[in-house]
Amino acid sequence: MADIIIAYGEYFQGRLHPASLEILTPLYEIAEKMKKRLVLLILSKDKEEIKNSPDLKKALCHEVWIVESSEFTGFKDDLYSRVVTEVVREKNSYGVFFPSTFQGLSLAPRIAGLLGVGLCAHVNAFELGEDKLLMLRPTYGENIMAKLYSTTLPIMATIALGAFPIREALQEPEFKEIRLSADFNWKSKIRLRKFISSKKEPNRLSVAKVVLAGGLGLKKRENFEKLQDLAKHLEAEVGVTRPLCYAGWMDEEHMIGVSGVTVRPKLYIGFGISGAIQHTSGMENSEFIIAVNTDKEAPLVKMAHLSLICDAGALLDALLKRLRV
Ligand SMILES: Cc1cc2nc3c(=O)[nH]c(=O)nc-3n(C[C@H](O)[C@H](O)[C@H](O)COP(=O)(O)OP(=O)(O)OC[C@H]3O[C@@H](n4cnc5c(N)ncnc54)[C@H](O)[C@@H]3O)c2cc1C
Repeated sequence: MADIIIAYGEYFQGRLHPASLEILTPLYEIAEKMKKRLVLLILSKDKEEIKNSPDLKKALCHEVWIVESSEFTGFKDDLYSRVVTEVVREKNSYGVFFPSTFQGLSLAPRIAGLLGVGLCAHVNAFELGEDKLLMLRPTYGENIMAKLYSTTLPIMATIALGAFPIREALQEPEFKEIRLSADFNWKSKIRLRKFISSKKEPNRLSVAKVVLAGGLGLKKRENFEKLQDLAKHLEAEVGVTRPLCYAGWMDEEHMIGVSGVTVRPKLYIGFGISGAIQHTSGMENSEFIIAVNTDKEAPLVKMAHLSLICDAGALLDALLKRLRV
């Protein structure tokens, strides 16, 4: 019987991507209800590093499985997908789930192809029916939530970034080393000649405690730069609405909403954001919401805990002036 649920843990350059822990939150509940074991699967060149990771000692899963190989330097998607497929087949898994990180999005379709099963993308909620696991995701122009179920096993899905909060386990998971069969083909077609680290800061928007978000009401790029400046002072992360991504002011990884990242910070401040449903669905669980808008009828103003009816650019000037004194 397929009694294992596998969550893929993205471990890259000595760091576990926090989204790997986010996806454990719903999966653990599902595993407990279905009396299955939730496993976090990690591919690493150093198993001791994994065993000693403080984040993993608190991971909300029953077991952490480590496949160790010196081949796991850089990211070789052909090899990684064959390794995960081998583990999934060998262990007769009920489900395999991936965070929507760069590795997860690359591996999930490859593995679904190798296994010949369906894949549900960008899931942001689950429901456990009588005999089915339902996966919810926005569809039809992000206007409705579709409930999907898989007709093939293992069930496979990628889970939206930030859709679930990280929860810590009460007890340490069991760490196990998984060895592949002796005839496993470790060859990759990818030759890593040189690794150049991205200069971009890692995207921590989904786990940020304070989020400053900018919308079209900022009017000028110069005002958006002031918002970025204020974020540095407050150690906050910056998010945006879709029009700002389209204007090229920020990359799409920082778009908050149904087509982007879900945030749930302690404090969210929206500067010049109307509060369209496609945006608010990605921030409505923020603990304290402040809206800065010239229109007191704007939906975000109505949903906010505190609203400042004023020009967003002028407020940014005033705040920065105060912080610099
Ligand atoms: C399929 C689909 C998916 C989408 N997905 C997303 C998504 O994931 N995320 C997302 O954000 N959007 C998404 N959108 C777009 C979304 O519908 C809205 O168009 C978008 O969120 C609006 O962005 P905005 O609030 O910046 O702009 P607007 O709606 O134009 O709002 C600008 C606001 O600024 C205020 N304002 C004007 N001047 C000032 C000033 N001087 N100072 C302060 N405030 C001022 C205005 O009163 C207004 O409320 C999606 C749309 C579709 C169709």
